[in-house]
Amino acid sequence: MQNERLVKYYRAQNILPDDEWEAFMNSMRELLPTTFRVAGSRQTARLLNDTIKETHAPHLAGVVFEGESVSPPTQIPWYPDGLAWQLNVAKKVLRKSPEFKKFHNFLVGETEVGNISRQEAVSMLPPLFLEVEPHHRVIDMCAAPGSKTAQLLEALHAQDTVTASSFPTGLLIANDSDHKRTHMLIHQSARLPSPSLMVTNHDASIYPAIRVPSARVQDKAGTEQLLFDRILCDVPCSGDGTIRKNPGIWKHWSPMDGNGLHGLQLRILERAMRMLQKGGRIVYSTCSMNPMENEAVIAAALRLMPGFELVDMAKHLPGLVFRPGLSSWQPAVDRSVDVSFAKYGDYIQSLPENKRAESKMVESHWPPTPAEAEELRLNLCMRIYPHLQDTGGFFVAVLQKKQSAPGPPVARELPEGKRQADAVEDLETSDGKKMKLSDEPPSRTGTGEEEGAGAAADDMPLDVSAEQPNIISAVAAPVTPEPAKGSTGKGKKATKGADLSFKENPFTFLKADDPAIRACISQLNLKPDFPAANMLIRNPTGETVRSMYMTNDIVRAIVEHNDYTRMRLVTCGTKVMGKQEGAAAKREGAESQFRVLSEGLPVMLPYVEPASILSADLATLKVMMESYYPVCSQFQERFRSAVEPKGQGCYIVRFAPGRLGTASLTHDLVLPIWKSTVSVTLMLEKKAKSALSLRVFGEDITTAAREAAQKRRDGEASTTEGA
Ligand SMILES: C[S@@+](CC[C@H](N)C(=O)[O-])C[C@H]1O[C@@H](n2cnc3c(N)ncnc32)[C@H](O)[C@@H]1O
Repeated sequence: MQNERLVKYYRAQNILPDDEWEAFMNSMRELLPTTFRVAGSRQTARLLNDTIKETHAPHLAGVVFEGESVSPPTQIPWYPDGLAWQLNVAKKVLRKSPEFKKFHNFLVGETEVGNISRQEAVSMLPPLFLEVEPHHRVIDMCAAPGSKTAQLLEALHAQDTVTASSFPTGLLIANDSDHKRTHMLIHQSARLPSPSLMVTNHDASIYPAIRVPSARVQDKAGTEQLLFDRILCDVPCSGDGTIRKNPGIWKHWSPMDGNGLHGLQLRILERAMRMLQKGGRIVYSTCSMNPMENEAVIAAALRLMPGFELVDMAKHLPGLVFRPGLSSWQPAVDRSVDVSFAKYGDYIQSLPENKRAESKMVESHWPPTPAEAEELRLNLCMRIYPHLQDTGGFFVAVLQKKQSAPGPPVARELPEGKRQADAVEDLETSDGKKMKLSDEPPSRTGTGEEEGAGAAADDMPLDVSAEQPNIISAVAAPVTPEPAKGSTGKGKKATKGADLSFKENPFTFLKADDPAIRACISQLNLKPDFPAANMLIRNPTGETVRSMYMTNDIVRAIVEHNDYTRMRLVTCGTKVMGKQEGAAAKREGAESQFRVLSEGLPVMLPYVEPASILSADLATLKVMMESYYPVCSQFQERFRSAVEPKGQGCYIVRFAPGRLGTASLTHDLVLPIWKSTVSVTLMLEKKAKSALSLRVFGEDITTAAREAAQKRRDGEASTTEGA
């Protein structure tokens, strides 16, 4: 854990006063504590958090392991509502101390079902600074694997109850340039199903303009560019702030990593600034301590885009310890960190003339003058160092677009061949302030994450504005709106501007009178205000074959007014209904039917007529947990008489809070069941069933757990026999 270049470089940047240096270096060499966040919508999270606070934490206080006392988990002081925790315990203790082992099993189970998110403490900051509200239009530009996306979704869903999801009017687009990693986003977001979510796969620095219907008609199609209220730029970075978690960085660290990423980071931030609404907010963050990736990017962006300012967030999270942003720094122009130049001009002059054009260093790597740094208020950026509160290193800056910023985009006469979206871009750019950005393609050095960016940029149907030679900007292709269906499926010709290399299935909105929708409405007894027109399916033919997704109005409008291939839309909305293809339906030999999915139920529940929801108690839940297909006669009279006369199909059951021996249910629980001729199946995935059982019954009483235990016993018996 030594690297002379790293020490020399950061010493030269004056990131800390001399008397803190030793503590800083020592802390970088220590293992990072485990931190986690209680996830999910507010009400649900608070319930689980109370269990940790009132049951687990007190139980772990005073534990002694191998003669030494072990600290219980503690709440991270600055995280709102005490929903984040820190645990400084060696792995050995987690494995061997009976008290901690039990807590560890609890954490693992709840993490698997998405109620707990293992996340670095500092990584929880950017979404908190974004202050997302349910009506906001939000984009997370570099989102995968999605821990911050999950926090943003939670904020959008702040009004959810324990059993029912709200229908936020806002929007969250989670984007990543790496196609494989966008699937991590889908997995992550399944934990908080949302009709407001879209996942796209673009190079964020050339994110295309999205069209939405407008009351202030902007073009012939009656649309205008969607501008966002909140944007998160958690950009790809060299990641030296994660050195405690990734000690390999000690060996390979080089100042050139940060230098190489500066251009891409600036382009991503600049693109975000162009997509922001007046009064809107951008959070820019990296897990790097290098000013090239941090203040240098912010300074260049502020110079480039008038009408933005840094926001003072110092008092936003009481208890958070940080240092102000740097106002000056010293770029290293090669790996050795031996040579430095006070000004970009001096550096360029030092190069042979034929090498100047190839230089990877650009003017924006160099610091502004002291007066300009003060004017830009770079000190409002926030730097977090490992020794300050036992975390990783981190950088975060909050930018706001002033109400007085140039724009808004207005309709005007356009020269032949020039599209309206170009005009929007032009209006928002101050030609006088344009500066030279890096001409190089997105860097492929550093974390390796930016490789995806290069690939995306290569195959993007781009429009590069002629007036902006160094600034790549993506603009809207004129897409014909499809008011009736909004689908690009069902054998339609590709829309102009379509990206034919994009291979995801199209999105087809179902007609409100589609037979499948009508069947769902009648089976679940959905209310008249059920937004049937917002249900979509995904397959090449546009047939209702497998799953149905629910979206909110803004997501629907976007899908209807934009070519999904050009948007590179990977998924949107949330899966709510699925065709019943399991054993239960097959055994009946009957025609297949749709059922509400357990993960989609919170979204559907507000539309279900309460009278059609079956009531049950803990004893009923126990029977459903202990057997895969309990027959109706196994239930107590009240539930049996309600369920027995029902025909085959999907039903919803509300389990009321109560106690049964040592088991207790503290709040309403609503779950889907499948009723066959004689039996009932609880439609809950195996792991979710086990986690629920642990929470309610204090042990895993599910059939799967019993079978696994039996298998283990059989295995042990045959080993003994063999011996
Ligand atoms: C620091 S990680 C983001 C972590 C994420 N925000 C989270 O909290 O889970 C950076 C991400 O940026 C993606 N990326 C790299 N270059 C990109 C680009 N040009 N456009 C969009 N995403 C990019 C990488 O694939 C990577 O997933």
